Amino acid sequence: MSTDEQGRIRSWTLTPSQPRYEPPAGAVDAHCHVFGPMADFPFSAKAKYLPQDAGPDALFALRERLGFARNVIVQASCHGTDNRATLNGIAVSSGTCRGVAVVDPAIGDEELDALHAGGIRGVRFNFLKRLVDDAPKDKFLQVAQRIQRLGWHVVVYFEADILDEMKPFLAAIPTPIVIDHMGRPDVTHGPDGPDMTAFRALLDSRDDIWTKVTCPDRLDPAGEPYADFVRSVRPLVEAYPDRVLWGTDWPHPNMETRIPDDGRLVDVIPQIATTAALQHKLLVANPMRLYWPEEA
Ligand SMILES: O=C(O)/C=C(\CC(=O)C(=O)O)C(=O)O
Repeated sequence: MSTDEQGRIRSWTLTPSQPRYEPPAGAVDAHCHVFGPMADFPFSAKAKYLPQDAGPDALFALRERLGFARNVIVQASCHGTDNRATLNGIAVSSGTCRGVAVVDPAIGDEELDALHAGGIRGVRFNFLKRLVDDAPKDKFLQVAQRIQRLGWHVVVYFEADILDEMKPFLAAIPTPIVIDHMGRPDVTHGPDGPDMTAFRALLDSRDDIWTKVTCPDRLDPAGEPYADFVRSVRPLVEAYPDRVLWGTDWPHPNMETRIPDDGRLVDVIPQIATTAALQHKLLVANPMRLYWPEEA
């Protein structure tokens, strides 16, 4: 773990390895964040972690090393509902980034329009108690209704233990839904374990629920080579090839005690998407449809 003199934490490696796997041309890292820089974009007073700066320059250097062409920047909880750091990352990317915002439910339509002009294509509803103070489902549903006119989707982050209680809420969302990190299943029980089975039932409940097959580092307690993650997630990619997304999750918030090697995370891709066709859907066609539909 690396903490600076201000107590700010670094949860990412400065020396990611070169992956052995080479992503297809135009590959999209569809789940990553930017932190600050704090001098320009201060963190929220309600932030549950205080990270070191991880701005667009560092993100683009990583993307170059890993062989990706585009990023989807997801607003992280440390920036609350102030999306300026995310918008800045998109603005300096020459069209190679789009984003997902976190908004105050009282946000006005003009502000939503401005987010759209700034490259935002979805809103994130975060239900992790260790990250946010409250998650008002009724207000979130109103937001979901109001973003429909923009063609956006909703990104939802929750853990497997509340999947059941999330079902009525998810069923009421009128836009496509993307579930972060598969709703954080216990992958140690394999593809037919209770969490993976329940998650597949959720995917079967609507054909516009997508998911990010991300975060072996968070989900597989055994660590590299993430064998339980691979055996649990590969069948999911094969069963729902048009509804899966992949991302690094850089700069890996809250992973300071188990910082992953981004190169090794990329090397998981061909193990969960085992053919060139599946890899192209996962890394190019699917994220382009959701985030750059005008080019897809
Ligand atoms: O980056 C992620 O997807 C996961 C996070 C952080 C997060 O979501 C946030 O801060 O908004 C986590 O599990 O701590």
